[in-house]
Amino acid sequence: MMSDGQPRPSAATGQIIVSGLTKQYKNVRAVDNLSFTVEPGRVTGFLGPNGAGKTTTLRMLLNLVTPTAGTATIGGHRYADLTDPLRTVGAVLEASSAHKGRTGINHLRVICAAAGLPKERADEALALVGLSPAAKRKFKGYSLGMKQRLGIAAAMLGNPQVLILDEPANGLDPEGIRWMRGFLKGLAAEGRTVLVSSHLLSEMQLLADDVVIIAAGKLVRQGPVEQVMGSMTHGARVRVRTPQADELAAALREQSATVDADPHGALLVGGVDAPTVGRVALAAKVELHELTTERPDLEGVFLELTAGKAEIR
Ligand SMILES: Nc1ncnc2c1ncn2[C@@H]1O[C@H](COP(=O)(O)OP(=O)(O)OP(=O)(O)O)[C@@H](O)[C@H]1O
Repeated sequence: MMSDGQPRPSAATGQIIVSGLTKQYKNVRAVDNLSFTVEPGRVTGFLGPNGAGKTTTLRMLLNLVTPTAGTATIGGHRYADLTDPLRTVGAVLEASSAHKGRTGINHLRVICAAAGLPKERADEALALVGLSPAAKRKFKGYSLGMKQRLGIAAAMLGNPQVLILDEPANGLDPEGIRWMRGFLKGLAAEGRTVLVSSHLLSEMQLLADDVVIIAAGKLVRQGPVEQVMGSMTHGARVRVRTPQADELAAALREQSATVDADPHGALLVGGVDAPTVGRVALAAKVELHELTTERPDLEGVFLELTAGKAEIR
């Protein structure tokens, strides 16, 4: 509790609060009065087209760039004021770089020594990311995926409550992406705060619980993935296959539904839900061969929400 009697999140809760955050470079307002929160125990996808201001925001959060205005706090504290930053926040901002001739394990041991962490943490962190078999191989022989894992191992050395990753899926093959997804979901399930930036919306749909969408430095939308998708103007459509397409289309249009034909002969019905389509079909004695609800994917949501704001700056 603070002296004014208001409860205040401790660093251990790991809630991230970005408030009125702004960064003005000479000619570019990279981040523009941005406010959002990131909750512990969830994976939050930080989404935006190229140049939207994601990296600048994350760098301000980690005290690597000084904001022009506004604040960013982790568990109620600015990064610069954290008493033990490595044990509070782990960050992976770009693919890990390390001394080429150094082995993976030695790279981590050097960081442990510099940070005052016990050297056993190097072995533990390497095991955590599945790199133990390559512990004694030199960094220059690591694949991009192995370098990404080593970067994550380095971020995990202090066993932090909060993990922040900038475009971690960049350059990974499908197996690497699958591994990353499972790993980050596992950290969130342990109650940690996981903030991941990406422009790969399809990936975020599989990974994120919440999304924060920005474009041109400004907040476009934030909320649970499902809710953001549900807020789409075009909503879900129902896909129907029937040998009596004309009859069903006529019956549905009487219910004010919109009906389009897809190239494969199915009907795409908007404005009514699947049970309604089923009831209308039954009443019209129309035989159904397929009845599926098609949800808009995040890619479509994203394009719609950021349209016109994603100009190259
Ligand atoms: N140091 C800098 N000086 C001037 N402009 C900058 C600087 N850093 C970033 N910018 C500009 O700020 C804007 C936001 O850049 P930022 O890298 O934060 O976006 P991003 O969302 O991370 O994009 P990307 O996905 O392409 O990395 C861009 O227009 C960029 O050119």
